[in-house]
Amino acid sequence: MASSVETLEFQAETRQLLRLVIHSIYSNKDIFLRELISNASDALDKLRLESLADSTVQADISDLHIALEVDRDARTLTVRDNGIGMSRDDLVDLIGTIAKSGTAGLLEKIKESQDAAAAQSLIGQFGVGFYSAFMVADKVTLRTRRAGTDAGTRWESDGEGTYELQAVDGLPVGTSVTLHLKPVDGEDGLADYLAGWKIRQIVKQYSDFIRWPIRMAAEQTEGATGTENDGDAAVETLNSMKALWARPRSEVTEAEYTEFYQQISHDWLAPAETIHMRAEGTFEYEALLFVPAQAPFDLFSRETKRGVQLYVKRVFIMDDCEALMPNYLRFVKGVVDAHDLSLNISREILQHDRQIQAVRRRLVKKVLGAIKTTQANDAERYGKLWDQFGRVLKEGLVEDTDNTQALLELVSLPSTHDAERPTTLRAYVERMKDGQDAIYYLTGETRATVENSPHMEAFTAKGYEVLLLSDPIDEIWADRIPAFDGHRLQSIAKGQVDLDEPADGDQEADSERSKREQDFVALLPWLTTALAEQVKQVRLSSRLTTSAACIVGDADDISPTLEKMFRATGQEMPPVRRTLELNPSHPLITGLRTAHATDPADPALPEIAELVYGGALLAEGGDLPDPARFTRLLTTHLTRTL
Ligand SMILES: Nc1ncnc2c1ncn2[C@@H]1O[C@H](COP(=O)(O)OP(=O)(O)OP(=O)(O)O)[C@@H](O)[C@H]1O
Repeated sequence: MASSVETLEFQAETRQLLRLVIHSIYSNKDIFLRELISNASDALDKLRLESLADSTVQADISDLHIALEVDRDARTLTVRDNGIGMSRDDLVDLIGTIAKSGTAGLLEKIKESQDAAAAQSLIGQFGVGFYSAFMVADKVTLRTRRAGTDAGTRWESDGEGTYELQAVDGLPVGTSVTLHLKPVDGEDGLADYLAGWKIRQIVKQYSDFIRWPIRMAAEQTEGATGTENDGDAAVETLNSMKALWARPRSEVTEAEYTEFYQQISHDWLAPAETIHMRAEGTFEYEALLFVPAQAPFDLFSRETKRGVQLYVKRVFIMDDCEALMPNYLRFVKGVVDAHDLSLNISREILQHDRQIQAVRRRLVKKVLGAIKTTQANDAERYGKLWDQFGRVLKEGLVEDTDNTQALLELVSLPSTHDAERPTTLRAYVERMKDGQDAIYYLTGETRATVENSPHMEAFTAKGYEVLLLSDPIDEIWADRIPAFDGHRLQSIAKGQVDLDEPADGDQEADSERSKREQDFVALLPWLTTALAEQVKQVRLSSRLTTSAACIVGDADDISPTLEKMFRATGQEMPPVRRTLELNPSHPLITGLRTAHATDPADPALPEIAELVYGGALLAEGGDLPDPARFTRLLTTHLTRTL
């Protein structure tokens, strides 16, 4: 005789939550299967643990698995496990009630929030788990028997306010959840959840690394591979179960890491770096990260995705989890599996989660540490890595003030020391000349313009090493980083540079300088006025040996390349007037001085001044404001000399 059916009411909060779930706060309905598989997997874990810990629990743990069963005629999909199961009381407590503290308040907030995305993100904080079944089913039947007991229970509900309970005999240990599926409705995001391909796709996407086999009867017509014969019907295992990150490092081979990396990154090369770690304590997680050997083609595109995949206990949650990786490490691929997050956690919540921020800090340190180790041990491999990712890593010098020091140790920069090989800042410092108090650098648009710029002349003549920076990002970080290892970073195109600084009391040098100043006492103010629109000052230079003139900025002026970059992005910029420096021993400059002394009103003089300024601008790789005028003046004055 069948036992009696009891009808119970859902707790008030559960009713509210169900209503929210049914009225589709989730646009992605596919996740119901992820939730049910995750519950089944937890139940299998629990049974195994319990039977290992307590030998009186007589449970068969020889073939723990999850089975997905489709009944086309009845339009049902069943998720079955042979895990721990639930007693009648468990069902009332766990499924009929939400025991989580703060639920009522949270539901209140969700109700108040008009915006679906905000509601989804709020609800993601504690997850909907089992109730998500009601997104795709208008009735759910759950049959379960707790391991170690004989009593089975049937639970059934349409999610509307009440549920039925009935004692049932003869159930196997474990739980089956049968979904009486709603009709397919593409517009409402309801796919055909009876279709084998759809089920396979969802399992592959979200549950591939679940540690227990997820089985389904193979469809003869689809010629499934990887099947095994289970009695009459062929059975297919849908998930790979290969969550490498969950295994101890010592048990994973290099080839397995490579295969896994290739699977998640769609790269065909082996990774350059593999970082595998496990954190225990209050917030447990495992991370398996890779630095690719080759930069993706879209590394600098605005649409580049960044971040690693996030899993919660082997269940896939999201791709490109930007909360876990800063922008400048966007090339890092891999997986982070955090144990204590809700399956429905949203991107917004993750961004502000303190524990996630702590995980991110730790991951960044690990990645930089791995790169540092390669730098120390294998110069060639490091060189290749820097070639691929150096430009992005330099963005970290602007973005990530916590790791400035670590990043400064990593940077590898072209310098006048070696035309072929770049240098680290540390190696530069070790080579610094006695008495040199700054690390010199020059920025520009290309290496050639930087190398040939007039600013370099005195430094080359005196044998001072100069870093040649021609990446756009160099303009920004070099300006912001004040020093490395106690040595100032100094642009040689900014401020006063005097490599011949006379020692205190060097009277000979002092008097030579003041004589020179005296010689130009009339020309300099006149030139400053003649070129007032272009420059703020004209002065004598000590950085030139062969060129007639160069243009320099003040310490806090932005560089011309940066000015150009800002304009290119459409930003309004007031023109930056810099200082024109003249080489006092150049014949053009001494000639100009003589001509000015002879006839200060000569109309040719302002034109020569303009040519001197234009020439200096061209020499540093700059753009003339009016190239046609410059060429006309040049032609006129050249013609006169012939
Ligand atoms: N297949 C199952 N076998 C045994 N117990 C289950 C099963 N499914 C659900 N339960 C029990 O019901 C409880 C509630 O499930 P539900 O999916 O609503 O939330 P959860 O899994 O605890 O939380 P979340 O989904 O946010 O991780 C579970 O904690 C578990 O104890």
